[in-house]
Amino acid sequence: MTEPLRQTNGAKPSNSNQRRTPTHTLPSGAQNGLPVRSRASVNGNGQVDSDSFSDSTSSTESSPVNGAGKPHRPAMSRKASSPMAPAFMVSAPGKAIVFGEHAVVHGKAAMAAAISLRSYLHVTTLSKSHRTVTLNFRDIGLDHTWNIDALPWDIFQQPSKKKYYYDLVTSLDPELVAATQPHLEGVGKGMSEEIRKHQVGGAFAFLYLFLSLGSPQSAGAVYTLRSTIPTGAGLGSSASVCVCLSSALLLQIRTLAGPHPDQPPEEAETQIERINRWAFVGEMCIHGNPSGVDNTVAAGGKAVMFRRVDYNEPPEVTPLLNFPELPLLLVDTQQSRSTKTEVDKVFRLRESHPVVTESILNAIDQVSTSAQQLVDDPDFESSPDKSLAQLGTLIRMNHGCLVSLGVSHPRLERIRELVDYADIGWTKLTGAGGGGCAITLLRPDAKKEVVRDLEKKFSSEGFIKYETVLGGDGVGVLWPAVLRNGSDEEGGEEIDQQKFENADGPEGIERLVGVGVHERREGWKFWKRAAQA
Ligand SMILES: Nc1ncnc2c1ncn2[C@@H]1O[C@H](COP(=O)(O)OP(=O)(O)O)[C@@H](O)[C@H]1O
Ligand SMILES: C[C@@](O)(CCOP(=O)(O)O)CC(=O)O
Repeated sequence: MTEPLRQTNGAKPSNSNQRRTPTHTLPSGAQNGLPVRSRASVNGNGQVDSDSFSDSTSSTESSPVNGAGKPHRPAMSRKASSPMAPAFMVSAPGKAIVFGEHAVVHGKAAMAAAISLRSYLHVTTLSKSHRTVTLNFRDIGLDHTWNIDALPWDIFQQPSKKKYYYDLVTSLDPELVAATQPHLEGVGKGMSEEIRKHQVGGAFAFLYLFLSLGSPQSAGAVYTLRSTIPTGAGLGSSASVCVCLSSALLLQIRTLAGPHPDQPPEEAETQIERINRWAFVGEMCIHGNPSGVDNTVAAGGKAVMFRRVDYNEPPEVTPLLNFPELPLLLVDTQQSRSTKTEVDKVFRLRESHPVVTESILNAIDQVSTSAQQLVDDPDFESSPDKSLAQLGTLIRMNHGCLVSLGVSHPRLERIRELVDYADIGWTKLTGAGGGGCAITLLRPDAKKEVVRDLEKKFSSEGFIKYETVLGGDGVGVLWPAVLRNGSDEEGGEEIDQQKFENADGPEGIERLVGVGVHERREGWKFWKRAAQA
């Protein structure tokens, strides 16, 4: 009963039905093409509460929650059956931590911004007779199918365990974790340990979220993910994946309103918060002990100050409205590492050297808050050279602290050394370290030819430079998965699973889905954070 149906480890599945995009009917009254049936909730037996299920054609509905984040429960009529959902897509950005990584896990402040590299998740709903869910995570070679009816719904639906879409979940339930484990046994079999870990982490996050948010009546579906964010490079790839999973599952159970252009910011904020809460649960599955900064930025986008003092409460998130356009170089060591391992290292250091470690973490906190004051200062723009030099000094100091916490790596130090020799800016590692990426803030007077020479050196030593813009949009939705971009295809260009799978590399993905560094096509909609904290 606990055996998965099959595992193909990246090979195409044999059942072609599961690959075909079904013929869709868009709910007739859906607002902006998006689902508005936003009050579904599942009772302890996994049944949909009939009084809380509104009709998809009621396009005038607004947010399903009140200001306090609690669901309204008006009496609603219920339709006998709902049409099959169309294929749709969601997307979420990676992030760069500008200041405060690691310290943020220990309750200190961090500054982070969305990057323009993103993950994209395509969801195809299967017809009623297909009782399977397939996770097709192309980048990490995961292609696994579970029989929905064989999943451990009993325990996830127990009244004492059952969580609702609006709940704040701050820890994983050990019994629920244990119940998922037999269903992960077949994942990554025969793969190298490193690949297996990537696959099991992603599959675990998916299963825990699917079992928490879905029900035994959930429709079969194929979830295909591709990302332009390098995996495990400190750019929040896991959080971006978790935000995609969370938003797709919440959309499928019709508990999100919008996004639509005239959505009040407070209502958009409620949806972002809901997505973010469940993305955090996914992050806990992958990392064990995340601060939540990555998923917060992946969900809401832009640039924020983040602090989580009490893990039982939502974090303090302050949008940085005047976040400057920084001249940054983002360079990947190509040295793989795991966030969990690096985070554990700092916990161990804190145990063995509590006083010194605490003072380093406090120093990082001071660096982050000083940086916040600097970018909030109205004079930042008026004397950019001075401001950038001050910010640069803080970057150098932050990196020094991270080195003393033991989370740098010789390859990261090599990047710093090359930049220092060229004397063109200030460098720090970004993310968990131990490999992954470094950011360099370029001096305003850095000569173009010197930067070009440096980039050549990077490439000759096996480093990769990424082009990215900081501070872009958070989670977005393309519902249905059709781009209205003036193509010849009637009604727009449909992105089906096959096209998505076959897109050639990051450029091919961005070209196909129309969201990325260079272009934006009609159809995608984004929840926009409220301007004030
Ligand atoms: N493109 C992807 N597709 C599927 N899962 C991914 C992808 N990128 C990352 N992940 C998941 O996230 C994990 C990496 O997380 P982590 O070590 O924190 O790296 P990062 O710093 O990039 O977030 C992987 O092991 C995998 O489970
Ligand atoms: C080290 C840390 O502060 C950031 C980790 O970022 P990433 O997983 O390397 O992208 C951990 C966290 O905030 O949960």
